[in-house]
Amino acid sequence: MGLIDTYGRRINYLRLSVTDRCNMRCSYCMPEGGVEKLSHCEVLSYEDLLRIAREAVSAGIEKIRVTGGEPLVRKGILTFLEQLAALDGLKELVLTTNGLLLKQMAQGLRDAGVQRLNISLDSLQAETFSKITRGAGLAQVLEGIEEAERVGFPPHKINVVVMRGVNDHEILDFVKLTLTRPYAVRFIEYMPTSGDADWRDLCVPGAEIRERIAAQYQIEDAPSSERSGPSKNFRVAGAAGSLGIITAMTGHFCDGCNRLRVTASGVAQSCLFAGSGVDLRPVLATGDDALLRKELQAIVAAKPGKHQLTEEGAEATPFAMSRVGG
Ligand SMILES: Nc1nc2c(ncn2[C@@H]2O[C@H](COP(=O)(O)OP(=O)(O)OP(=O)(O)O)[C@@H](O)[C@H]2O)c(=O)[nH]1
Ligand SMILES: C[S@@+](CC[C@H](N)C(=O)[O-])C[C@H]1O[C@@H](n2cnc3c(N)ncnc32)[C@H](O)[C@@H]1O
Ligand code: SF4
Ligand code: SF4
Repeated sequence: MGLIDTYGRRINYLRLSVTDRCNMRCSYCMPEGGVEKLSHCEVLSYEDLLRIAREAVSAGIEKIRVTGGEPLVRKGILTFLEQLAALDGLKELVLTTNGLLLKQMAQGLRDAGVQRLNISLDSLQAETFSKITRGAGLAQVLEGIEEAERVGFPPHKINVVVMRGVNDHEILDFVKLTLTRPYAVRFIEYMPTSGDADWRDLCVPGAEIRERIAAQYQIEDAPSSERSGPSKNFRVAGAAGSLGIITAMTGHFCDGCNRLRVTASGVAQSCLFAGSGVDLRPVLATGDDALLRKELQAIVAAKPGKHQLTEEGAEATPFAMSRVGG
């Protein structure tokens, strides 16, 4: 039967955030001083996260993306991933990371059963990278990417949040990277998270990104895989890798939305921009997992049709992407 919402969309993809903590401070994701951290008792135990994942899978979820904050900073993550990978009925276990800890953890992730990695990489220039991430080193991430390839992960998806005047001059450098490497580079429209008044200036519309690429290269459409997210894919003719654009703001991929989110503190959100969600802790405390499954089904049933942010006069409600998990 699966999870079907009131708009007839099949929800088969869970984004599970395991921590709000991070070893970077990306300017587009959190304020310079960081966001107020959840206390240890607010963060769900792995046991509870696993109960949620198990019930979600038995209700119809087929793919779980583990995210954060930075998922690799949480202690015990590899054992947890191994337990997730063993869930009966789960077809895909994938993870989104900033790559800083990949060099030492890639083999462990592969062994735990993670099938694919999405890696955030917003600049190929050390100075710009460090400016965006407020101090993280590009070389360390690049080494991590190499190591993950070496241990046998399929070609990574590379996420680039495009910001006008910050890194948009590198769009063609990322395109060039795909000519010889098999990566799927995805350009993401900047989303307003901090309530910044100038987000419209920073956001480079997906259509413009595509035009800039098409002005230099001959491009052709590329297929999306099953259960994949909102990326619209294409490639430079003859390139080893592919390109994608995630029109998180201007696009209309809400019509095909297939996802549910659960934050590290146990809040289930039916939409990235939902603002608030449903606290699963009371139902977890009952110990009744059938009830937990029913709660997840009810949350899916109440999923909104789309976000309203591009409508005239709409204002973004500030939220920390690192809490929701992207
Ligand atoms: N507006 C919107 N943005 C999303 C949604 N899901 C992911 N994103 C954004 O898409 C970007 C890439 O996210 P990833 O974590 O790599 O996941 P994905 O591209 O959705 O996942 P796959 O297709 O499974 O590879 C991030 O900026 C996310 O915040 C969504 O449902 N709505
Ligand atoms: C919140 S991060 C969590 C996982 C991991 N720390 C990472 O950066 O890959 C998940 C995704 O959200 C994206 N993201 C965060 N803030 C964003 C924003 N304001 N606009 C667009 N994408 C954003 C990041 O680039 C990343 O690809
Ligand atoms: S985008 Fe990822 S790496 Fe950057 S601050 Fe947010 S959670 Fe951390
Ligand atoms: S904005 Fe909400 S409805 Fe639209 S794709 Fe994202 S999660 Fe789905």
